[in-house]
Amino acid sequence: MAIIIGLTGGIASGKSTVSSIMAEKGFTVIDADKAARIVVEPGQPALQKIINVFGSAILTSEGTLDRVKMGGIVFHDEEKRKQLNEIVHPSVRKWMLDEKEKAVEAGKRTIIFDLPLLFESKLTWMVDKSLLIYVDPETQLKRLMKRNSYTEQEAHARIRSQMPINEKKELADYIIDNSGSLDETVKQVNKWIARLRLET
Ligand SMILES: CC(C)(COP(=O)(O)OP(=O)(O)OC[C@H]1O[C@@H](n2cnc3c(N)ncnc32)[C@H](O)[C@@H]1O)[C@@H](O)C(=O)NCCC(=O)NCCS
Ligand SMILES: Nc1ncnc2c1ncn2[C@@H]1O[C@H](COP(=O)(O)OP(=O)(O)OP(=O)(O)O)[C@@H](O)[C@H]1O
Repeated sequence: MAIIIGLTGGIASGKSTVSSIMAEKGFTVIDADKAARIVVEPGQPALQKIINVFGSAILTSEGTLDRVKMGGIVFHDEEKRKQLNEIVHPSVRKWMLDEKEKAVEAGKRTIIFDLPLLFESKLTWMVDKSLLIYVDPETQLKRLMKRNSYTEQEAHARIRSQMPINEKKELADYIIDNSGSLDETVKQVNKWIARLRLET
């Protein structure tokens, strides 16, 4: 039997940073953000549904989804965000569960689902345990603005579209605090792996 860990957190909390450390340590990581890109590639049914709802102006000149334009819409309009989620999320879940099957068949024992919206989308049924990558809200805002060159307003719009990270703390089975240095985070990851080995 494989154990599935749902790695989650807020935007720019450090999920990719932690999941790449875990991948280096040999864990299989299945990434929902990656899935959300694959399932809207040209020719995929989800892209056609997006065009039906948002119009073909949502495409780039190459016919791919214009992510900047889409972000500009859905992070400022909850109704539009829900419409996009309803189109994309079922395909994301299917892609992730298919990847999990492949990993299980290949004999993988611990599989990490990198799922930013684990709690918002009530997806805890997909995982055995949840691991929150926490960052204090002030650091989250700073890192997001720096990484994406967003204004404070743009960064706030994205953060506001998610459950507050302090609320996620109440829901998670395990927490890694990534507010400090990368070294401190690596130490916590190592401790967490040791704990998981004892528990499973
Ligand atoms: C709106 C889109 C096109 C913007 O693309 P962009 O390249 O700028 O961002 P990217 O996909 O890399 O997402 C970055 C982060 O934004 C946050 N985020 C993305 N989508 C959402 C959403 N619907 N609700 C809340 N937060 C979101 C997550 O923390 C994610 O890690 C894209 O995020 C998207 O298609 N979102 C809908 C699918 C989705 O929910 N993806 C998240 C995981 S399933
Ligand atoms: N401990 C740390 N110290 C300093 N910077 C960090 C630390 N952890 C992550 N970062 C930086 O913060 C930013 C966000 O990290 P990362 O991309 O891993 O977050 P994420 O949760 O995967 O983001 P998203 O929700 O957008 O997918 C990146 O620019 C990363 O390099």
